[in-house]
Amino acid sequence: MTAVFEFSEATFSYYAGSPVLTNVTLAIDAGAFVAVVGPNGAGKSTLLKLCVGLLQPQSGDIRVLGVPCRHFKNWSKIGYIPQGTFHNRVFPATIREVVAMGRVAPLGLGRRLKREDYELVDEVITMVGLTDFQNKMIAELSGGQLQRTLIARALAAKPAVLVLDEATSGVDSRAKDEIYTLLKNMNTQLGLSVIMVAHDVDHVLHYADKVADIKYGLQYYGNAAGFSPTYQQAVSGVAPAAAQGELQHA
Ligand SMILES: Nc1ncnc2c1ncn2[C@@H]1O[C@H](COP(=O)(O)OP(=O)(O)OP(=O)(O)O)[C@@H](O)[C@H]1O
Repeated sequence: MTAVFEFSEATFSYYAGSPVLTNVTLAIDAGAFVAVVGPNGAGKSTLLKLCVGLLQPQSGDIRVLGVPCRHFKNWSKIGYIPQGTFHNRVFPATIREVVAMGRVAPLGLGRRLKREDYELVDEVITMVGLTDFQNKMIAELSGGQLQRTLIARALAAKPAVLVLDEATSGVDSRAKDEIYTLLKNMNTQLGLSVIMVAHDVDHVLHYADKVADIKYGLQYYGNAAGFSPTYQQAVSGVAPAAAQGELQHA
C-alpha cells in the first residue's frame, strides 16, 4: 500500500543549526485518521507544512502519495486547512462562495465553474450539514460553522487526503464533536485519509486511530489506543499495561 506521506530521516530548520524537527521517519498509510499532538512550539504545524510541500527538509526525504515531494504535481489530491484560515472573517463572502473557491484550484484560475461543479459544491455543503446556512456571510458564522465551511471547501477539490491544523481550536465542545464525527465519517465512509493537529488530546483520541506525538522530532507513532494512559483508561477502564503502540522513535 502506498503511504500518503512518507518521511525518511527528514530534518528541518528555519535557522541554520537550530532544527525544529530532527530525523523524522514516518509512514502514514492511506485511510488513516492521524492526530498530530505535542506541546506548543514542538513542530506540529511545521510537520504539516512539510507534508503539503510548503517547506522542504534540509536533509532526508519526503514522499507524497509515493512521489518525491519536490516532483509531486497532483496537489489537488491534498486538501490543506492551515491554522487560523479566515480568522478575522472580514472577507465578504457567503458559505457557498467560499466552498465554490475549492473548485477553482483544480480547474485553474480564470476557468468558469460549470453546472457539475456547482452540483459538487451543493453536495459537499450538504455533507458538512450547512445547506440551510449556505447564503450566510462567513462573518456571521460560529467557529464550528466556519470550520465546516473550510472542510467543505477542501472537499470540493475531491482530495484523497485532508490535512488540518487546529481545526477545532476556539470551538465549543459540542461543535468539536460534530467536526470530529464529520471527519471520522469521511474517513470511514469515503476512505479519506485525515491528518490533523489537535490540542485536545483526550477528545481527539476518541476518533483518531493513529497518533503522531511531536516534540522537535517524532516521539511516538502508533495506535491511538496505545498512546495515552488517560485515553486508555477512559475508553476501557483499565490501565494501559497491554498498550500496543508501534513505537518508531523514542
Ligand atoms: N516561519 C517561521 N520562522 C521561524 N521560526 C518559526 C517559523 N514558524 C515556526 N517557527 C518556530 O518553529 C517552532 C515550531 O513551530 P510550529 O508552529 O511548527 O509548532 P507547533 O507545535 O505547531 O506549535 P503550536 O502548538 O503552538 O501551534 C517554534 O519555535 C516556532 O516559533
